Amino acid sequence: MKIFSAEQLHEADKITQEKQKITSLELMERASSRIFEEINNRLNGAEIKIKVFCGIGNNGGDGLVVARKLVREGYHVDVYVVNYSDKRSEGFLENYRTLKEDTKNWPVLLKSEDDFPEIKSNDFVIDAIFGIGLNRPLVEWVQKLIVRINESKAFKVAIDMPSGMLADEIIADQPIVEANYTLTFQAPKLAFFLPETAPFAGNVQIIDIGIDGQYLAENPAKAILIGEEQAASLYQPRSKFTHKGNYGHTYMVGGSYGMMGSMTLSSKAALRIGVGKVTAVIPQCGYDILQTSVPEAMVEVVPHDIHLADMKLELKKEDIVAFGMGAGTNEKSIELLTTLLNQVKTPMLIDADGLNMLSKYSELLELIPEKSILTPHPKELERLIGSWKNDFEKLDKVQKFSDKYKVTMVIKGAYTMTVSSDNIYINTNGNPGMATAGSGDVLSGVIAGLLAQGYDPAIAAVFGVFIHAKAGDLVVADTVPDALIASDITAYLGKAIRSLFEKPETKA
Ligand SMILES: NC(=O)C1=CN([C@@H]2O[C@H](COP(=O)(O)OP(=O)(O)OC[C@H]3O[C@@H](n4cnc5c(N)ncnc54)[C@H](OP(=O)(O)O)[C@@H]3O)[C@@H](O)[C@H]2O)[C@@H](O)CC1
Ligand SMILES: [K+]
Repeated sequence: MKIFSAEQLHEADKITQEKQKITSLELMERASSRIFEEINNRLNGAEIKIKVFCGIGNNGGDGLVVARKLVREGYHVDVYVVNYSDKRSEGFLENYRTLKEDTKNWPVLLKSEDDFPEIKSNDFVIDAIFGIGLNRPLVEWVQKLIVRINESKAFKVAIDMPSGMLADEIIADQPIVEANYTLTFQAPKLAFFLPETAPFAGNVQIIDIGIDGQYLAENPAKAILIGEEQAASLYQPRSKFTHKGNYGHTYMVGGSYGMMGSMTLSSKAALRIGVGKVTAVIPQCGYDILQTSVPEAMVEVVPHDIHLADMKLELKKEDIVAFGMGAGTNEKSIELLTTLLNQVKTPMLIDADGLNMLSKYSELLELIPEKSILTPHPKELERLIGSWKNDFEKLDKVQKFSDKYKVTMVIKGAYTMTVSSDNIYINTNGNPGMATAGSGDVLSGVIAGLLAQGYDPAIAAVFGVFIHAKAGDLVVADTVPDALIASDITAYLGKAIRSLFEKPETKA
């Protein structure tokens, strides 16, 4: 599913009106009716006090339409107009008039802190103060209103966006409504998925309001949400008349004394995702460990007992190299990375200590084969690209880095993002149980295994991230997040792929 910018959504709004020959008011009525239906279905006639806070733009107009419909349905509704400016939109003015005429419900005008109503914890708040039009810092009293709404602990539903949040940037130190639910029009917004802003949106539900399909299909997205359907379309099934040579060979290079688990986990995950052959390239101390715990893998040892050291690998031109899992940053290991970067022409996967080596010796960055995949966690990312002011700046810096070095970046987090030049792919599955040692090693194995099977690198990253997270979700469905360990994820990789093609059970 595509994520559009606020600017694009404003444009889509206009094009829809032109093409469908409807007025802005009619589109607002259609959109807000859907919001009303959702809220009415949830409340189901409950004897609850509803407080609707409306701005004076079109988001406020939506709030007024919803309020009118709730009053007509017999709910107890108080409407407050947050009078932050004199520039009222037509949609606001018209619906303000209709609300008063049709329902005799007179909104209360809020102009300063003195006008704030008491908000009780058992009130139901609808936030229609600002939507995608917010573009600058809020005046102080409106900030205080948002703080008051949040402090009330009332249940809060935001229309389109929680007020105070911007779709495509962040205003520092500005309060944002902490919504329990956000009912958002047509397409999710980027801010719903970034760590700093995502918690304010609560549960996000997308409301289809019939925005022009051609616009949505043809315009480039700011980012793309990866769901089951897309993931299923990326999967490359095996055909019958093939042998292990058709599924690639991946060299997993890493490990050091005390860190050999990283290599067993990543090697096993590569095999489990279907690669034809795995060779683990490790220090000598890991020989028995690897041969015993992953008998399906071949092992080559480097000329050192406890850490990596320089050597020449006999690689075929299509072989894939994944480097860094549990490697440590010993100087000798860096020599091996340098040799490999000079030797390998296929896209590599570089993880963990491999990334730390690249940060320490930035001249190595120029040697990374095109289309390689880098999989940093937040600290490794910071070492690579420097610090960032906020999440939007982080994404921007990652895109520039990806462009400059022609690499795909997998930014790990609650919503892992894969950035490949102009494209951002957002993964929303997975669970907090996966924040556990070795989970990243499994991901490296999965992505390297897919790369070796011929997946395009960006797709190997996007599909790998999805399947890894899906496997984690299936593990947790059988247990609790706390109990998940990394090897469970590997064990569930097959089920995760199968789940993409299982039809939901239909009731007889
Ligand atoms: N997309 C769609 O298809 C549909 C969208 N719809 C709805 O329209 C909403 C967008 O409406 P909107 O453009 O009127 O903006 P909104 O958020 O109400 O803000 C109002 C105005 O406030 C201003 N302003 C900005 N910052 C400010 C500040 N700090 N302090 C003071 N003023 C500030 C700024 O105007 P400016 O002063 O910059 O000219 C802005 O225009 C959208 O979220 C959805 O709910 C649906 O009805 C139908 C289909
Ligand atoms: K809002």
